[in-house]
Amino acid sequence: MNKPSSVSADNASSKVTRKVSVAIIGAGTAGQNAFRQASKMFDDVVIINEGFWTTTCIAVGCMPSKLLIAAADRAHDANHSTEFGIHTTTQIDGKQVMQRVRDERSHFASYIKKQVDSWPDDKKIAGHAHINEQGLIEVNDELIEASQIIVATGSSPFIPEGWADKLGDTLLTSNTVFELADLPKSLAVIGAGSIGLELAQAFKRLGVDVTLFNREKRVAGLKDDDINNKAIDCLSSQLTMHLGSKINEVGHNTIENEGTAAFIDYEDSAGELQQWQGEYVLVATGRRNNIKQLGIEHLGVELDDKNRPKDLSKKTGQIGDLNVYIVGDANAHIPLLHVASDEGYSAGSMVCKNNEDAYIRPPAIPFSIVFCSPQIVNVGKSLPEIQQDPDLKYVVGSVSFDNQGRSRVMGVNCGLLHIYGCKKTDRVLGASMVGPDAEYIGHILATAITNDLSVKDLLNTPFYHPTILEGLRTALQDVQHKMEIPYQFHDTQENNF
Ligand SMILES: Cc1cc2nc3c(=O)[nH]c(=O)nc-3n(C[C@H](O)[C@H](O)[C@H](O)COP(=O)(O)OP(=O)(O)OC[C@H]3O[C@@H](n4cnc5c(N)ncnc54)[C@H](O)[C@@H]3O)c2cc1C
Ligand SMILES: NC(=O)c1ccc[n+]([C@@H]2O[C@H](COP(=O)([O-])OP(=O)(O)OC[C@H]3O[C@@H](n4cnc5c(N)ncnc54)[C@H](O)[C@@H]3O)[C@@H](O)[C@H]2O)c1
Repeated sequence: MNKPSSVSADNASSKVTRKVSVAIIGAGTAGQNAFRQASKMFDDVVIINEGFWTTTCIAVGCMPSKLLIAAADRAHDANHSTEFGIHTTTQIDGKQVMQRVRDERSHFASYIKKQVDSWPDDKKIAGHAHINEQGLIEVNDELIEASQIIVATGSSPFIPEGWADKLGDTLLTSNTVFELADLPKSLAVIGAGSIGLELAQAFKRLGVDVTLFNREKRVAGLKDDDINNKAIDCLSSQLTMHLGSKINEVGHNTIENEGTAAFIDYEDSAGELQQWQGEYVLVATGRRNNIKQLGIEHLGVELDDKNRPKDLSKKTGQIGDLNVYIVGDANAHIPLLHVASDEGYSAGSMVCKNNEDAYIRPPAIPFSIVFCSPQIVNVGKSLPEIQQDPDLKYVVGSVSFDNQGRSRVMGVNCGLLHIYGCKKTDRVLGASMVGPDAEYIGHILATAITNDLSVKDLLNTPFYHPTILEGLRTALQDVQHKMEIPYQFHDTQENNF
């Protein structure tokens, strides 16, 4: 196997403290999977990690956010039971809510810790890695020469320039918000992407006075205008949102006897100057891959203007024909947990000597879920992508969940699903949805696209009555009607509630 191209100038090699077959930088989900795979073949594998060894997902990502949402949903249900004739008085113990988030997080972290603890100490290095001009890895007082390098350094919250200083202790990010001892009284959330939406709604449901800002009139980056408008409609009944607003200034003031207050000066979507004041500002303006400062260019890797590696194999994370792999959030391709997991596994398999036999999972189709209520899901191709392809003749099958039987029974009847069907192939090209049970509907559509099932196949599958998933069937039938395909399915249950 050829070495990373720039490795091993003779004078540098003389100071090398270790020579290894594989070095993995970053021990999050991607890095840990890569380590497990590579260790099946090589004895001389090292994994280098800075900070916690429990993964972003467990420490500050997927899990604590979903734990907070779980508490928020309980509070919401309790506060909205009157329409069912159930009258309750809710008391939210903020300290207990935040403590449960951390306790459960520790529970998940303990599994990872057990695994990591079982790895030999000499294969784990705690420290910040940097790749020097010779392509050698500097970490603590070690200089490591690796035949193959897997970079799995993840991503970090992006904070617009100057905001950290201006907001001081009133600044929160997803890295710090779960450490709050108690629920704040008021909170501004900047950014209506997945992080901003999920956390803004959760804190609001837990009784915090929340205001959400986003520069576009869009939530969760939705690309289908009808779905975006519906999402705004469903969410705005529960959340104060300033979409299309421009933030001019952020800062904090110390008020005598009252402590510190944050402020945001902004121009609302009508161009009026406004000010928000409150306790904390949660900045959720995106994440950036941890790659720029790594010295990755010394391995012959080129980055584009968005710090994405050029020549990235989306299947294995390999960069061109270099012995360098960049996986998970670090490659800024699809910064989601299941993708980090698969990419780490694939790269770890590829570096093994028998990589011809390694099972490399095909890249997953695009699929994302935002766990706000109602949930937002995108699967497969987006509407603009389909519209830009002149060869694709498509129809949009639609169903509203505003009056859908089971959704109404459950009191969760706000939503819209669009399915983009291909006229030529009778296949689902993609879908976008806001609505109840979207996570399950999304999985069915992802299964259909991945396994090349036709709309007809899907409609030949039983849909139990009464379920929210019957809404999916209505949208599929709409696709079929619009395709004007001769086998048209006449459904006797069509108008059942
Ligand atoms: C609030 C939040 C909620 C999320 N919710 C979801 C969700 O519901 N579903 C979903 O699919 N995804 C979600 N994500 C995204 C998901 O968490 C990430 O895609 C995933 O954790 C990335 O894994 P990774 O292995 O690439 O990186 P990480 O797990 O971040 O691992 C990278 C590791 O590399 C280390 N490192 C970085 N630089 C160096 C260096 N120079 N030297 C040594 N070590 C270094 C880091 O300290 C870290 O330990 C969420 C993210 C956040 C922040
Ligand atoms: N459920 C999930 O799967 C889940 C949940 C959380 C995070 N994640 C992952 O984390 C990634 C990062 O999430 P995110 O929400 O931080 O980023 P994002 O890029 O999805 O959203 C950032 C939002 O902030 C807005 N914004 C940026 N700068 C702004 C400014 N100056 N003023 C006002 N608005 C501004 C953008 O317009 C955008 O809407 C996601 O892409 C996703 O991959 C996934």
